[in-house]
Amino acid sequence: MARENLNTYLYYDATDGGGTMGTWLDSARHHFRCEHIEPLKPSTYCGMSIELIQESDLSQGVDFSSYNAIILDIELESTQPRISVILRSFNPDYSEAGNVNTAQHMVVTLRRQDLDQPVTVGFNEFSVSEWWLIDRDIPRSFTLPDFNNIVVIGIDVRDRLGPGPHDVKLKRAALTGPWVNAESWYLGILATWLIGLVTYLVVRSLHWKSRAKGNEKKLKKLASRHRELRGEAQELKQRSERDSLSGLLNRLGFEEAFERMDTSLEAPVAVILIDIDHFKRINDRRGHAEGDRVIREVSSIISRNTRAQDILARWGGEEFLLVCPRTSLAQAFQLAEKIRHCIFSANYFADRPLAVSASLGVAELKQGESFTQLFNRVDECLYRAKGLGRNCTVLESEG
Ligand SMILES: Nc1nc2c(ncn2[C@@H]2O[C@H](COP(=O)(O)OP(=O)(O)OP(=O)(O)O)[C@@H](O)[C@H]2O)c(=O)[nH]1
Repeated sequence: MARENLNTYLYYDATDGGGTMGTWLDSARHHFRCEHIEPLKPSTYCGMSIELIQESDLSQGVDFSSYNAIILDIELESTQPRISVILRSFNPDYSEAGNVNTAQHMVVTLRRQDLDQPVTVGFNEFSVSEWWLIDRDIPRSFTLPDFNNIVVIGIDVRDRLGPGPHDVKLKRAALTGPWVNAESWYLGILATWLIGLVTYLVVRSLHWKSRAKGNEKKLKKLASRHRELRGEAQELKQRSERDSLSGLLNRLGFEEAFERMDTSLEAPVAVILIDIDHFKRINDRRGHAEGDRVIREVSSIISRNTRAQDILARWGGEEFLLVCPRTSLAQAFQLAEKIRHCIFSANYFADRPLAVSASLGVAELKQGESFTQLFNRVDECLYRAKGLGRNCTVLESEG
């Protein structure tokens, strides 16, 4: 404690009827002597007190509570085996202002050999003096040492003083303690824990955010893949229902389209079966590729003569089937003839003309009739058209 001009005083029992006398050897250096000068009288106490009070107010001492020990460098020239170090704490709950004897009396006993070098005395080694508790009739709640407001530090050579002078010099007293006090330490731990928790939560929430983002991306990717696949499936379905050479419906596509049609609502439903005449010859004379081209040409001629609600399919190699809803036999016949005329009058081979004609059969769907029954009938008409010399149309009623 780097404190100058502290109030120091000696106490000894000669002032109280005892035989012990205390004298200063050098009060500025806290150096004093105790002697039992009247052996017939008892020797009960002799020591030095240093007041740590501020502005002469006994109730205002020094707070030792943020330290945990005091380092004492005491020079002892004495035959006494022990000395006592005393701390007194003022607390208005049990102390009277201005009366140092009412401050809590805490004591620790040090052996002579402990004092060969500076000694560190932990505050937990101090205990409250029994005599003080009894004298002051202190309640149990105040019997523990209290270091909040130390007003006096003292050294006592204790009672039953042996002969000869007993010299004591307090060379140094210093408080020592942890780098941080317990309260700050726990606050630090709590703050670290809270920072850790907040950091953890922030990191977790960022992690979940990025995961959610990743999931969102994956979901978008999946949705776009789903769209692609749906498109591909649609394309495949279309391809499976279409003839690759002519682009018209194939048999599968025709069957699905015909099934979708409500024939009773669409009645009368007429059917025209078209077959290119002597197509083998075209192939033979002009080659297969040219034959293909003729199939495409004929397909587009028939297409151009149909309505959106009609169903047109390439039924076989050079055979086409056309279903016309809400079309009477007479109308279908007219249409068939028109198609036949268009096929026949088209110019397929500019350089070396070759006549291309077609035979057609026309029939009407009867109530309750299956498609196969209808087809057999229209096929029969076509067969008859072929028999009649080709390049003509046969209407079913004609037979
Ligand atoms: N170039 C080409 N030829 C085909 C295709 N499909 C079928 N053919 C040919 O068409 C010909 C059909 O011959 P046929 O069934 O005897 O009939 P046709 O020669 O037209 O005689 P009729 O029907 O009796 O007038 C066969 O030679 C087939 O090889 C095709 O996609 N392209």
